[in-house]
Amino acid sequence: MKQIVVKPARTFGGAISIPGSKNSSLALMAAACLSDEPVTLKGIPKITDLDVFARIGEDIGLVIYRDEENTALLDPRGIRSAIVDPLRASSFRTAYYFIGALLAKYGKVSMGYPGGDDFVSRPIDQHVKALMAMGAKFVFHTDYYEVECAQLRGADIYFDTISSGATINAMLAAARAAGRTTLRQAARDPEVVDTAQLLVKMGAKIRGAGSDTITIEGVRHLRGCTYTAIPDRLIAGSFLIAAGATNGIVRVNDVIPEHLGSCLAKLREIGMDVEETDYSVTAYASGRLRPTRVRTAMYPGFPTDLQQPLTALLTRVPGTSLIADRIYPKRFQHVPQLNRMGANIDVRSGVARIRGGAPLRGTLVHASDVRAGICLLIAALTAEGTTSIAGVRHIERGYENIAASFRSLGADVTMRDTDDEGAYGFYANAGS
Ligand SMILES: CC(=O)N[C@H]1[C@@H](OP(=O)(O)OP(=O)(O)OC[C@H]2O[C@@H](n3ccc(=O)[nH]c3=O)[C@H](O)[C@@H]2O)O[C@H](CO)[C@@H](O)[C@@H]1O
Ligand SMILES: C=C(OP(=O)(O)O)C(=O)O
Repeated sequence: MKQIVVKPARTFGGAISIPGSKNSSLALMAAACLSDEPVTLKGIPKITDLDVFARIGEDIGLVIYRDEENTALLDPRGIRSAIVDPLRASSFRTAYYFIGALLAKYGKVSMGYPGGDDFVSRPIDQHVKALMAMGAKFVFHTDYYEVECAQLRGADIYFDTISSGATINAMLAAARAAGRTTLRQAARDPEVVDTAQLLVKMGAKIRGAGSDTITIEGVRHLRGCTYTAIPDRLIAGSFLIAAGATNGIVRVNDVIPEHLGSCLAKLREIGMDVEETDYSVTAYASGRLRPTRVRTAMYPGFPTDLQQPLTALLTRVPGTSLIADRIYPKRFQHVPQLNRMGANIDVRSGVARIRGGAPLRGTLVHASDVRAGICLLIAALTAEGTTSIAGVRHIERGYENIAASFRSLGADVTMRDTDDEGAYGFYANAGS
């Protein structure tokens, strides 16, 4: 069992280059399956979610070569089956992209239910609705479901709620469907735009990605190309938040500052100094920080994936801050763990009330999901004494070389292997 061991950061800061986005890479790899020729993707991070994707790919005949430079060559010409192992599918979130990517070509896909971070309720009804509108038939079994459609056809789809996953999945399915598909109340996330841009480079006809209405004219063939994933706005945001928590100065390089808009606005609002160039952002706190209110929303709103890291920063800010997560009202598993470290936070009806300023102390805590892990790591940098963070496998779903990247900014963070299952089990539940 791995643990991340964190000692207080006496000084924290420096410059760090941000890798390609996890959430984009997962969609881009799926999009590559739609091609009739090999596709080369650059900026694909070495994270466990992508390892699972690659294993599923191998199972179905997708050939993938990855190199040390984070380039992945995907050759979909050998795909011979669209039956995805249910266990593999349920060990991450986006196996459902294989439906959008394989249905047009293979007519039938068998798939396990999605995993990913567990915020209690993560429905896929909007994926089902969009694919059904295009002619797909679903049969749900206990551990897997089957989707069938001899010929997907374009449709006018009005999403009931804004979903980045459902928007991407529908776009994948529509790229080779017969006729025109219109997606209304579509997600505007950078990862949606990134996927559309790859598909367009492959020869798809897509207009409007980045707005709430996307139109796709289905085409019969898609070609190979070379494409680079956008930088990970969530990793970048986490490092900038860590700067605020530790009184450090951090510059994130190779980012698209526009993608971080709501995060940078919030950091400025609490009193941090934020400087932007075309490809970098520098953040630091030169004075006293102020408490704030945060309400998560779909892009361009404040991302749910950054509310947990921000909670760690707000425990350092004297006064009362409020965080409401409207996207995942139960995404607060990090709170009991922060309270174990001495924080004063209560959660009621999807709103965390953080009474900041109390000193934190290191202890053994458990990361229940990827961003909870980063939240605890940031908190640990500010705590007295040593913190051990269990649940590292969740963090590794989204962060490459997590300990080394924080070390490169001067933090004392190491990865330790322990087989102490008993202690792990006890502390995982304590305080919750
Ligand atoms: C791999 C990936 O890209 N993961 C991101 C993606 O997840 P994911 O794509 O799963 O999240 P969605 O954008 O679909 O979810 C947004 C909201 O829509 C709801 N919903 C979604 C689909 C559906 O069929 N029905 C429905 O009601 C969800 O419960 C949630 O409240 O966006 C989330 C919200 O920004 C992020 O936290 C995840 O990091
Ligand atoms: C929720 C996340 O990931 P996933 O959707 O893959 O579970 C995340 O990256 O914060």
